[in-house]
Parts: sequence; C-alpha cells; structure tokens
Amino acid sequence: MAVFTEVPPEEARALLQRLQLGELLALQGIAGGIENTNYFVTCSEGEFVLTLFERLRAEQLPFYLYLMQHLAQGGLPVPDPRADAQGNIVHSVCGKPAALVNRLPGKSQLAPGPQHCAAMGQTLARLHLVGRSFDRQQPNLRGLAWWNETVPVVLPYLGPQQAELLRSELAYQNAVAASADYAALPRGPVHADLFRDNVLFEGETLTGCFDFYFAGVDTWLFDLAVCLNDWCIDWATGAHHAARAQALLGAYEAERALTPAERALLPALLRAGALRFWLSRLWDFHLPREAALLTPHDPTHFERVLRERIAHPLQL
Ligand SMILES: Nc1ncnc2c1ncn2[C@@H]1O[C@H](COP(=O)(O)OP(=O)(O)O)[C@@H](O)[C@H]1O
Ligand SMILES: N[C@@H](CCOP(=O)(O)O)C(=O)O
Repeated sequence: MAVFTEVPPEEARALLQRLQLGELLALQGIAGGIENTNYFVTCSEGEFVLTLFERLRAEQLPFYLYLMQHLAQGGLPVPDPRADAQGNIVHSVCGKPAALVNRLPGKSQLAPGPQHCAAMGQTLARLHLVGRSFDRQQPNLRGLAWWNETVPVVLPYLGPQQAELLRSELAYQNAVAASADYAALPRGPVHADLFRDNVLFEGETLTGCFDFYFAGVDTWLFDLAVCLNDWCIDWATGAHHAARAQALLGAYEAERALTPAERALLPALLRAGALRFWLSRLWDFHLPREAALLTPHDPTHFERVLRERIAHPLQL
C-alpha cells in the first residue's frame, strides 16, 4: 500500500461509533496499493477496510461507492460500502473523504492458471451486465483525454526511442477513438484496473474484486483488454499467453459474446490498455508522492507489453 495519512485510533473509533459498528479491536495499515490510504479495521461487528481518498475529490466518490453497492446487490463479490444512520456512504476521517467497506475473504492469486482466468472472465462479463442498470454517469478519468494531457508531462523523462513510441502510440489511439468501429463498441460502467492484485480467490473460486476507484463509463472492451494485459501474459517478457487468454475470453463470451466491432478492435484496445498503465506508472515513477509505505510499480513492464502488443497483434 500506501499509508499517506496515519489514522489515529480515536479517529477510527469515532467513525465506528457513527456507523454503529461497535468497539475498535485492531487497526492495521495495509502494505499494498498505491493510490489511497488503506487500513484493515477489526471491530466487534466484523472486519472492514477503511480507505482515505488521497487524490480523488469527494464529489467523484458517490459514483464509485454506489457502483460497488449496485454490483454487490446484483450478486457480485465486491465490497459493499457502509452507510451512517442518514444513509451517507462518503465519510470524513482525518479531514479526508473516506469509506468503510466489508473485508472480502481470500488472497490474490499472482500466478493464476487457466481456471483462475476463467473465473475472472466470467466475473468481468457479469460485472458488465449487472452494470447496465446502474444509472450514474462518470467518465473513465484515466481515458484518452488524460493520456493526451499526461504524455507531454512525462516525455521529458524519456529517452528518444521511448519518446517516439509514446508519441506514435498516442497518435494511433486518437485515430482509433475517432473510428466508426470504436463508436460502435458497447459501453457501460467498467472497473478499468482489474489486475491480479485487485482480485481475491479461495482455491479456484473468485471471492472478491475491489479497488473500484479508477472505475468509469467506458467501453467494455477496454476493461477486457486491461485484464488480458495483466492476467494473460508472460509476466517476464510481456508476451501474450494463449492458454490463459483463451480461458479468460471463453468464460467471458459464455456470459456475453463479443460484437464484430469488439473483435475487430481488441488488438487496438490491448495497446490502449498497455499505454494507459505505462503512462500512469511513468507519472508515479518520475513525479512520486510522499507515503509511509509505498512501492512504485515498474513502468518498463508496460512499455514491454505495449511493444509486444504492437509486434504481435492478437488474432481472434
Ligand atoms: N474490500 C477488501 N477486502 C479485502 N482486502 C482489501 C479490500 N480492499 C482493499 N484490500 C486490501 O488492501 C490492499 C490495498 O488496496 P487497494 O484498493 O489496491 O489500494 P489502492 O487504492 O491504494 O490501490 C489490497 O491489496 C488488499 O490486500
Ligand atoms: N494497477 C495499476 C496501478 C493501480 O494500483 P492499484 O494498487 O490501485 O491497483 C498498475 O499496476 O500500474
């Protein structure tokens, strides 16, 4: 994690009191994640996760928190935010906007096999389908507009070959986004960061998906591409892993078949998914923030994934 803000026990006790969750038994900073401050909270009413939002504004939070509530009510294994007696699910802790959600069981599977990938594909398709009846709107704030703003910020830190790749990929993605096939892609709420470390398993059963704080309305295909780029590659080289990808895509399509436009644009959106995380990792690496427990992610990994996706476009 990151603990950007140290939460004194009395602040946690005050929140538990407002939410009628009983006595604080333990408060433990979490070493995982890079965006927000997270603590495991144990109290007489159970186990929870307290998140203090460090970069997001309070007005952005209802979209994420109500989306989680909607998906949880739709039967998906996602955290359900706790409300106070007035029904508020955005709280304030240490002067920061905060949420308290149930702690999901299980552990991340960082070396998933085809069965785990199939479970991920099935859950992702269900998430998309249940999300259709969610009526709030918020764009993916790490989408094309953000890429266009961020490329000039990170370019000065790059060597000539990296800079050329970044510029040419951005131009390519702007052209893709202007195409008729792209306009035809089905859209809805997407998680947009469903990496292995944001998913929990017990054995081969998927028991949790969390960290919805990059969610937004975007193409379902982008969400699928983000998953494939993390779950279904050779993690050392960034190369496509056919068996895991077939498992993930097959299980996804058993719930929702891809449209012709989606099949046509999957190679382009795999590149988009790699560009998005190369950019955010470059930003975090070269323009880091202070935090008590923060391990920045390696940007060169997604440069490799992007080069792989360009050199070997996926044929469905
Ligand atoms: N609802 C949850 N249930 C169980 N563990 C959680 C939950 N939310 C967060 N975690 C744990 O906290 C860690 C950091 O959370 P994450 O949302 O990834 O942080 P960040 O928003 O900073 O990226 C995760 O790796 C996981 O171990
Ligand atoms: N998954 C992203 C970064 C976002 O971190 P998370 O801990 O919030 O998932 C990456 O790997 O770059």
